[in-house]
Amino acid sequence: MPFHEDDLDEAESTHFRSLTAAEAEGDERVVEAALRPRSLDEVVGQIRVRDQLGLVLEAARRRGRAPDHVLLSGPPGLGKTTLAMIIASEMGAPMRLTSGPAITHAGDLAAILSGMNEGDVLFVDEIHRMSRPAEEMLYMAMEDFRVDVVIGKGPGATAIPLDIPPFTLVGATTRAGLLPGPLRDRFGFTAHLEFYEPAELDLIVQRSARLLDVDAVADGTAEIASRSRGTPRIANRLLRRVRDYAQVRADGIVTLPVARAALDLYEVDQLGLDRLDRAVLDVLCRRFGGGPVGISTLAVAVGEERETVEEVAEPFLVRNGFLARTPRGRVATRAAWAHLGLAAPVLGADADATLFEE
Ligand SMILES: Nc1ncnc2c1ncn2[C@@H]1O[C@H](COP(=O)(O)OP(=O)(O)OP(=O)(O)O)[C@@H](O)[C@H]1O
Ligand SMILES: [Mg+2]
Repeated sequence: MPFHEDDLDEAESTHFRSLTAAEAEGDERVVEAALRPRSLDEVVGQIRVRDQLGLVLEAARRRGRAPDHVLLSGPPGLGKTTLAMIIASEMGAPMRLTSGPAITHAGDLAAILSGMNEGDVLFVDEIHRMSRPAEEMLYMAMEDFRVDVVIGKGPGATAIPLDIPPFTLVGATTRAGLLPGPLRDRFGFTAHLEFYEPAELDLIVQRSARLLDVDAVADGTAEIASRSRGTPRIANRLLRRVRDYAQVRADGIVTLPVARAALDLYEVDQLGLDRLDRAVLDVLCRRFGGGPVGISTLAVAVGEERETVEEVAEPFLVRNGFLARTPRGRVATRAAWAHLGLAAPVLGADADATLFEE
């Protein structure tokens, strides 16, 4: 199924559905869609990206043309899908939604592209997971707004060129490093989303609390923000879990003690490390003496997919100085040992230097 238009329709229409109803049904996706900022002005943080993107869109609007293709990269939950939807809505353009894994054949992509109208936004999520032939078709579509549709098989096959109206491709990836150079080069603007600062996450939690009608005091939202591992999606999720706790075990108000008690219960530690983050560090330190260890070995040891460890846990641990990538593998930093309450191994000055260097 090359199109996920259903998803889009649902995401759009649910915005107008009652949040409480969605909440009652426990539908996370619906709640997430409802909490999404709808315009660049509503986006919290990512100031540079917002500025740059705002300029790209404004310039395109003034020229009356579709904006350049945009690549959004960064760890999960930082706002890639949100920004893609905002690009379409700021341009007043319809958005088509698909994803790399959904495009298994070049024909799938040709079908999508041939149905596009001028100025449409095509959002390809997980663009790094597209098949090679589709990728090559996309190169031509991005650059020349043209694809070659191959009809028939074998020696009788003919390629029929097909013009596509100028459109804007918005690609999202958690792994910009996996994108082939020719694809990366065809994006006119690349935004790399960074983890959010606690103060920014606090604003996001406050905004979501308002939308969800949750009574929260300042140090309560700040506590949730500081434990959200730099990620808006996690901040919103933790807010809902703390809200549950406040309603069941307290008087419904999200205060500092309530937030602390709830987050302890859900095993989110003071620095926001969740169970997987801690498992990675734990295995690295206790089983492998701090490393270096290859990422695959590490993934097997914690019982997770390699991709999950690499795309979800690692960026956060590296960014926060718990994990370092070296040519020989991942190593635990002093901060990791300290966070686990373990004594870092005494290996002598030389070994220590290599073990702890970036
Ligand atoms: N800058 C922001 N300001 C406010 N809320 C945000 C922001 N970025 C993301 N969010 C919230 O976080 C949620 C997750 O964001 P989004 O779905 O855009 O992440 P993503 O980068 O596409 O993640 P994935 O890689 O898993 O697809 C959204 O529902 C939205 O409510
Ligand atoms: Mg997304």
